[in-house]
Amino acid sequence: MRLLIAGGGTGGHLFPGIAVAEEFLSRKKGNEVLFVGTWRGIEARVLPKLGYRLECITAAGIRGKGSVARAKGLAKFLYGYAQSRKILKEFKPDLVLGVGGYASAPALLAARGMSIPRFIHEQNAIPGFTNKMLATVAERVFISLEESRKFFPEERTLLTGNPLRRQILEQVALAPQEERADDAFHLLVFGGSAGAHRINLIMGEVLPYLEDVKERLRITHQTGENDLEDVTSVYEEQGIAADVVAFIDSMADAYRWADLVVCRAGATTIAEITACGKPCIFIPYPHAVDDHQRRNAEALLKRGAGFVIIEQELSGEVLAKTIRDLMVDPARLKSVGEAAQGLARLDAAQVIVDEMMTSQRKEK
Ligand SMILES: CC(=O)N[C@H]1[C@@H](OP(=O)(O)OP(=O)(O)OC[C@H]2O[C@@H](n3ccc(=O)[nH]c3=O)[C@H](O)[C@@H]2O)O[C@H](CO)[C@@H](O)[C@@H]1O
Repeated sequence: MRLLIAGGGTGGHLFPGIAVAEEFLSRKKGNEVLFVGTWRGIEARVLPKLGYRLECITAAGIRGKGSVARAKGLAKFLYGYAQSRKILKEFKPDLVLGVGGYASAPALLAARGMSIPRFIHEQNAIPGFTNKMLATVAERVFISLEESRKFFPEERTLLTGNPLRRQILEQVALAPQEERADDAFHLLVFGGSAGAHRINLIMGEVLPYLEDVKERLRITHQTGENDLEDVTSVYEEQGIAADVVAFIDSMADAYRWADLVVCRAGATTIAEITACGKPCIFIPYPHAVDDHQRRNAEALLKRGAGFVIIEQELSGEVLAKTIRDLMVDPARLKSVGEAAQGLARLDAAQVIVDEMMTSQRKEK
């Protein structure tokens, strides 16, 4: 069988798609997957390294901006639609899955025009414009969180959770890490798939407040492409042991290594943090559509499964105090990690592949 996965742009959209691809390929030798995305999306950097086939199309948003930008967006959309039809004709997929992001719209609409079974997956509690629109042409809408059900047609919507990549599931299956022989405290700082400038800046203000515990601290800090050099210098100046990188390829290893995580509250990040049972201080991105990151994080906070500092209340001192309090309270870290793990859903990719294959058989 052949599955086409369309969309991406950010890791939060792409990585659940990779998780579904892994599951689909594991079902039967000879199964094939093709991704459709854009050159400027994260997919163009990540997928070739993993050995997946990717076709790039032209795609852009057509909502909200001025009339000239909208007209340009529409022209790009129509071009992307034509490109998608050509790709569908050549690859002849049995199934098409949209994972959100601009490229999913032309591909899903082209699949509809050619009567190919099509599906979408929504990662967030509040769906983006593309998925709300595509829900009208999708046979099934897979959702990660109950909260988003109300935005989609009831009879076609199925709660599956957010699919997790093999590397994460394998880390979940490992025995718990043995107690560390030394007194080191491992802090993982990352800002979602592109890094987060505000988190990069704030760590420079946090470090002076942690001067007296710096011998214990080991930090891995993912910055994104832009701030790598500046952040590296900050740690060097403060004399704190840190591994500063633009992007982490193996997030599973990074989660396993960490005693505590500081990060944004994107939907896929949250799915991974809960699966790995990691205590986490979330700093939600305040400009996400409808403030959905704050809602994501607060859902965990309410259940004692994470800590939240909103940006209006964020300062070096506040974040340093939260980290320091947790460094000396392993029991609290453990209980918050366990509460997070209690919220995890691990079978999303399996359920999605099962559902897509069942729908496809019914169609035949
Ligand atoms: C600013 C913004 O609007 N962000 C959105 C975007 O975030 P973003 O793309 O940051 O997505 P998430 O935080 O949900 O997921 C990040 C993903 O990138 C991976 N990762 C991250 C860093 C790294 O170095 N290596 C790596 O592999 C993580 O393991 C995770 O799989 O899409 C998410 C899912 O639609 C939304 O919930 C977020 O609100």
